[in-house]
Amino acid sequence: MASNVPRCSQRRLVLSQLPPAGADHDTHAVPASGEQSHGVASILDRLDALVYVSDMQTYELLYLNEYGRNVWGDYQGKTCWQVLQADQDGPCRFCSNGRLLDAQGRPAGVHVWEFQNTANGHWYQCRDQAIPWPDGRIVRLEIATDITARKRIEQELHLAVTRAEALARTDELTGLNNRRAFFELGERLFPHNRRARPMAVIMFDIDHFKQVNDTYGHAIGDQLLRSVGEALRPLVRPNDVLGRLGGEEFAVILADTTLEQAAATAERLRAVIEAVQVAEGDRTVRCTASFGVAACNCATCNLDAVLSEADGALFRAKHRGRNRVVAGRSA
Ligand SMILES: Nc1nc2c(ncn2[C@@H]2O[C@H](COP(=O)(O)OP(=O)(O)OP(=O)(O)O)[C@@H](O)[C@H]2O)c(=O)[nH]1
Repeated sequence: MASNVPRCSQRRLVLSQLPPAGADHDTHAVPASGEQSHGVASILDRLDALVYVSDMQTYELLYLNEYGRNVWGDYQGKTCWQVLQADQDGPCRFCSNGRLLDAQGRPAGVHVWEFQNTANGHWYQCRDQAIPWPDGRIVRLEIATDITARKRIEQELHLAVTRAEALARTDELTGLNNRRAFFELGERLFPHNRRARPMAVIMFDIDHFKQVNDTYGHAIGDQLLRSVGEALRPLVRPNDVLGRLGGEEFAVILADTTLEQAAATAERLRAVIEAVQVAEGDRTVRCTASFGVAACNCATCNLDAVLSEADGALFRAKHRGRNRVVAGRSA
């Protein structure tokens, strides 16, 4: 970047040039005594934090404390992006210089941010500000502390919370949405007060499941439910909501789907469930399911009303002999 400021290598930081606190950039700093400058150097070099100063136009590093020199190496005659970051062939895309000055080009206060260093992968909390330099320039000062350990704990905590939330919404046996997640997602999907669009619900229930448990045992019953869940998952679209409502009862909410389309989907689900097999010794355990389908096409109808209609249709499917699809009304 072009600059009319002389190269900083000609005027690398001399600690006695550090501007006194509160110095205005239009005034000249009062040079510190040799003893004072040694003291300041000592303090800066003993800090458990990176401290650096760079030219805001040329990006040249004017000062790097001992912490910085130990981690990033020699800085003399180099830019901040060459020393402090990896694989940069120019000023960093994430450089905060633009935030350090106000519209009039005056120091705008301290900008605090967190950043993962591209050279060593550590996380830092950076406190950046523009400060006046004794020669009248405004330069960038950054003080950065390593927060990698805290960041790791935060990330682990975030992961644990995400996992716990997912578990609280997942049916343990089948991995499908549990009842709570099904209703939460369903309420979001339903077109309350929104543009009317067709929505359909399929409710289904494994037939004579008590007999399966009684004949083959609860563990085989569980395995059959797991296998049904696995077989169903690929059949629903990403926007649909498939869940196990409890026991051997399942439901799917189908977005943008008419009653006829939902009935056809239910027929596909029925055939897939009929084909599920679980081996028990030399026997093969199979099951069928009964389906009730309902749909709505208005902005005011709600999930409960359509589920109740689908439940009525499911009841009729059971009574008409099971292993079949019965379509209810389209509201
Ligand atoms: N293995 C297993 N069985 C379950 C689970 N949840 C519920 N059940 C059983 O599912 C059976 C449901 O029986 P019913 O409600 O009488 O229904 P059904 O025998 O399927 O008969 P229809 O629905 O009328 O065809 C009961 O025996 C429950 O104990 C589960 O998670 N695992």
